Amino acid sequence: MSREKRIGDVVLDLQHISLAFGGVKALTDISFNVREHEIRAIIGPNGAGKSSMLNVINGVYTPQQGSIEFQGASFSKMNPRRAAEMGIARTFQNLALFKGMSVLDNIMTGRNLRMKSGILAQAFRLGPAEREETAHREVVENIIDFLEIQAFRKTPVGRLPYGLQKRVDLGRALAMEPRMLLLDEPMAGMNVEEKQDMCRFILDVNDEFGTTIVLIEHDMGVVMDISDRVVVLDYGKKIGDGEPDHVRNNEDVIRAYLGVSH
Ligand SMILES: Nc1ncnc2c1ncn2[C@@H]1O[C@H](COP(=O)(O)OP(=O)(O)OP(=O)(O)O)[C@@H](O)[C@H]1O
Repeated sequence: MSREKRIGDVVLDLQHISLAFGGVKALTDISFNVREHEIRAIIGPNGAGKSSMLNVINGVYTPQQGSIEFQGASFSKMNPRRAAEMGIARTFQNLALFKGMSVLDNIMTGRNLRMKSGILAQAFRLGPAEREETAHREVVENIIDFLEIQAFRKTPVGRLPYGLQKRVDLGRALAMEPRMLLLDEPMAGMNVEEKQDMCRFILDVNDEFGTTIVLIEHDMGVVMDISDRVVVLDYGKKIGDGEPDHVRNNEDVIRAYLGVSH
């Protein structure tokens, strides 16, 4: 089946979002939507408002104006816990991993929200807690296989090269079995080979699990290759929105990127 046919209805709809920090307008009247199974990119020069937009989607920031609709439910504000419960997971620009803990344990932290038994029962591995732990372990082991990091299961994350740490961070987010995955510069700081690997994993997550993906990326080439649609921000305003070819030829977008090394 072609990509076009798999893409479904709108799952996330942002309308007239404005966000300011004191006098700094981070986002001004931004509207766009995300369709089910889509890979949707948010691009723009430094300080354009990309991270702020992601933080609005998962409820870290509350916009002063605008509305958010996720799977038909409308919010004037989200909060991170509710976003996670509704199936929105994210990775971070600066990795949010426990460097001294193993790959396996780090990915296991992504299961927290789904664990029913209390922390004490888990600690002592009592009855149902033990069965639950086994089930969660199975999900995590599958993710480790999927991301091809079996060889590092027991390695403390801090000892891995940066590209692999980013992959573990993706694994932690996948462990939530999210409907929507927000990726904040998943390829930043990577070499060419690591970028290619990460692109492949993003496409595989999208294809095999059907996960909807919203990603921020600086590397225009990467974005144009893997995205279904792209939103372009500049100085907190939306200056372009559409399929990669359409956006690439948009004069405002070309102007915003001229002289900027990306
Ligand atoms: N917590 C905050 N407090 C004050 N100002 C902020 C905060 N977060 C972001 N801003 C400001 O909002 C604007 C947009 O920043 P944001 O980080 O969203 O841009 P970005 O496109 O993600 O940039 P980059 O590509 O550099 O990460 C900037 O002017 C920034 O300084």
